[in-house]
Amino acid sequence: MEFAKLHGLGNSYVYLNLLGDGGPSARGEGGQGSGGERPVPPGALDWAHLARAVSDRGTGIGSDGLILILPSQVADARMRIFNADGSEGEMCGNGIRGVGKVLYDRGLVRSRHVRVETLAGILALELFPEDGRVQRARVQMGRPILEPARIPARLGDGRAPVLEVRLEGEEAVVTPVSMGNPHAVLFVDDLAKAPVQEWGPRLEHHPAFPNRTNVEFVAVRDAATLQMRVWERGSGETQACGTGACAAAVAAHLTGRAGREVAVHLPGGILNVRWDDSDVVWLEGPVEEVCQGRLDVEWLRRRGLLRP
Ligand SMILES: N[C@@H](CCC[C@H](N)C(=O)O)C(=O)O
Repeated sequence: MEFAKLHGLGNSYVYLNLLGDGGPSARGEGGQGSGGERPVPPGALDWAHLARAVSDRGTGIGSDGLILILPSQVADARMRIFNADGSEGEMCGNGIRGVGKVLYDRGLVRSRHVRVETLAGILALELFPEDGRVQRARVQMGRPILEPARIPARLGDGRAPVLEVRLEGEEAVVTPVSMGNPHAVLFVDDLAKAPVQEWGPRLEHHPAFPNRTNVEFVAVRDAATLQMRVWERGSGETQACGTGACAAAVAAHLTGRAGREVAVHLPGGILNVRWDDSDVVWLEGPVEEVCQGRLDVEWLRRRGLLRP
């Protein structure tokens, strides 16, 4: 089974192309079963288990999760994203740009405008290639969801954008936002001192967030510049998070801290976010392919990843 590893600002995923008509294998770059083995049928794999195994930086490939590219009846492709702990996310702003790159670079789509089905709806991408390979992509992320019941967040009276969560004696003030997946945004003065490793997991698993949550720690540099560190649901602290950058931009504007267009500076680089007048959020940033390879069947067997 062929894989590719891509990242957007250091937020990395292992991609499997399950379209059945191409990907790394069909483009003469190794070929599924090119070693004479029979390809592993996708139905033989447990995706949550595989996500944990490939994400492991010691015994796997090393990534923040696993992304499947699947056929869609309603778009160019369907994306499923599994975090490093095997949980499935509804959306991934960095990962979806990688889906666009895989589709375009391998000639599986001809247009620079691609639509991808996700658990958060069908999202449109604009791809920016150079010499036939996508370097950057812009995603129309849709409208942010702010009603606590739909985030879901069991907080406040259902209207206030700023809510308080009790953390064993301490009080965290968060702005919950869903970009299809849940986020809790906290504003801090000094990002270097932000308790990402301590509060991140506690907020992720706090009963106020019944589906758990991603957590963003944000310092406002000026009305057009945010600095952010992120604790991702199911993956821990990562170098960047696309949906998280969008949630941070929405929360910053909602609370009067920033305008509608911001550059979000993350440990892995810069994402540009715009929340337009029609309530739609746009995310733009780089995407890069790291490598391609083939999952070893013995490795899959030894880890009990192949269903009989
Ligand atoms: N890194 C992603 C988000 C991946 C899913 C997230 N951890 C979740 O469980 O919601 C991004 O770039 O948006």
